[in-house]
Amino acid sequence: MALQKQGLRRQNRGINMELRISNLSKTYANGVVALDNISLTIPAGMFGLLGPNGAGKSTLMRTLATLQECDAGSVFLDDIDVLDEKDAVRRVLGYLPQDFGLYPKVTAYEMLDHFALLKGLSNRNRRREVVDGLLQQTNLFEVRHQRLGGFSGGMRQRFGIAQALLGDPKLIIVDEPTAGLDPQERVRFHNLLSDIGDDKTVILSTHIVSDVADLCANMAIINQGHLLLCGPTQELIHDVSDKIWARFIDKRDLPSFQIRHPVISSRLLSGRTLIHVYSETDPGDGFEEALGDLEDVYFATIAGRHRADASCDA
Ligand SMILES: Nc1ncnc2c1ncn2[C@@H]1O[C@H](COP(=O)(O)OP(=O)(O)OP(=O)(O)O)[C@@H](O)[C@H]1O
Repeated sequence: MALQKQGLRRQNRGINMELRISNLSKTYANGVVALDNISLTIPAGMFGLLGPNGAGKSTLMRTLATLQECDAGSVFLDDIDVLDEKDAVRRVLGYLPQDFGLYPKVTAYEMLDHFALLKGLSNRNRRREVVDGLLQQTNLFEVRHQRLGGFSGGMRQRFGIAQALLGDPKLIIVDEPTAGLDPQERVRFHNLLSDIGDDKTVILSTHIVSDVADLCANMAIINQGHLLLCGPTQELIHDVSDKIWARFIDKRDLPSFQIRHPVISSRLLSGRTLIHVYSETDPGDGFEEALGDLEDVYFATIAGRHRADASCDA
């Protein structure tokens, strides 16, 4: 029976893995409730976890990556009990944390070669093949003999992905990977992630809405430890598409508009203040219907205006 179960597990690990999170909670010693009864199913492909700073994203990512204990709940990656079978999870996991240190005087090749050795790739030729392949995949092959200390932010992040991909993981967790990248590097990083996402489960934790809009077929929004919304990204956008109204205002009038209307966002566009309101019906007052996008979904949800009909634990 045990052998049968192991065999089944091996088979399962050859295919994409679904992550089922049930009633996960975590309160830190200082009383901050970072995760409050989170239940969520994450299918294969690219999944975006969106929330403002302090929402609980890193706490959730670290818990899924077996680096932190929670207080209650369960997490299953197919048939692996993530909270209990940490070694089994680590064998199929690639993790790019929010902050990671690199040895500045070591070259990219040397560092990745070292990580590969730690991952158990003891055969030198095989290791070279894997390391070269990952450096090529992340577009770092040309700079492989440069010291990591001289890498730009984007190169560092791509190097982080290369190390996360060692061992051909089935589940990849990337925590806030594009913060601080210039637009060109962000596009490059997006392309890299989307190539990876084809045959793996990739969880992208971020507060940058466009990261999720560009990359993720499925997503969730969390805030203050609560799961607020989840589902297929395009469906969530479609749900708000006829409820968003826009108009330019004089920025001094913003407080009065906020009193009269459910304003979900205000931003400068070519030096003018554009506000969006969330309303099932025409709010009048000079507003025009706008084509709702993921930013509207996000701001309406965080503002407590918009809620999902469906539950997140499919
Ligand atoms: N070790 C800790 N001890 C106490 N409180 C913590 C600890 N780690 C995080 N917190 C608090 O828990 C809440 C969630 O933090 P977390 O880092 O998970 O959020 P986040 O969404 O990843 O935000 P950020 O993008 O700013 O990292 C925050 O209020 C944070 O201050």
